[in-house]
Amino acid sequence: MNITAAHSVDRQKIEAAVRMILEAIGEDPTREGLLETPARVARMYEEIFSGLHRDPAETLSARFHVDHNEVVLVKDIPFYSACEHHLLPFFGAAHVAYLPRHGVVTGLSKLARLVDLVAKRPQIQERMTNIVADTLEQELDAEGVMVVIEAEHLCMTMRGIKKPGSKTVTIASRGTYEESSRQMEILRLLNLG
Ligand SMILES: Nc1nc2c(ncn2[C@@H]2O[C@H](COP(=O)(O)OP(=O)(O)OP(=O)(O)O)[C@@H](O)[C@H]2O)c(=O)[nH]1
Ligand SMILES: [Zn+2]
Repeated sequence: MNITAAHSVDRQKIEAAVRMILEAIGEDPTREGLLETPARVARMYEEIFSGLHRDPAETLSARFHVDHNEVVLVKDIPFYSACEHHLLPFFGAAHVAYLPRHGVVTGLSKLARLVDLVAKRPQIQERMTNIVADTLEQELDAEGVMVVIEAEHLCMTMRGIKKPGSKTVTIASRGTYEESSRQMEILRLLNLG
């Protein structure tokens, strides 16, 4: 993907499109309650898709050296994203684990920043899980990485098949966590094993 600062949301285009959608569903975009809606939606899209043209690696700015070569796991990181098929939210929790190489670790908050940035894109859950794992593996040169994401998809709950409460779990493992015995350690820590 071409990552440049020049990419920003075209608010005018979103506003025009929202007006068209309102008309298409039989609404009157000139009625008082809807007058500001296109501009609000444009500002909202700018916020919820703000991760689209940013490099996830930028979130892992902090690097420390510690005498620690055991797993680091930050679990229950809440996130909100949008499914690329329906543009409806999917949301839940991400659990991010890595095994440092030569004691190279990053700041704990940076793992949550990474999840946040990647979440703010239209996408599918599998890709989000993979991008978080690949970024950590590459940037920290970690021995192993395992990312588990649990989410509810509104496109499966409020419409379509309508299965409220159903959860989708995706896993991406790299390096040592490709071994099932190592994966089990993490799944046990998450009470999923
Ligand atoms: N693999 C995957 N599928 C997703 C994700 N988010 C939504 N989907 C699915 O994308 C599929 C799109 O299917 P389509 O048949 O093209 O669209 P649709 O007619 O709206 O499908 P239904 O949701 O079954 O009504 C659906 O099965 C969704 O459940 C995701 O993160 N990962
Ligand atoms: Zn969807």
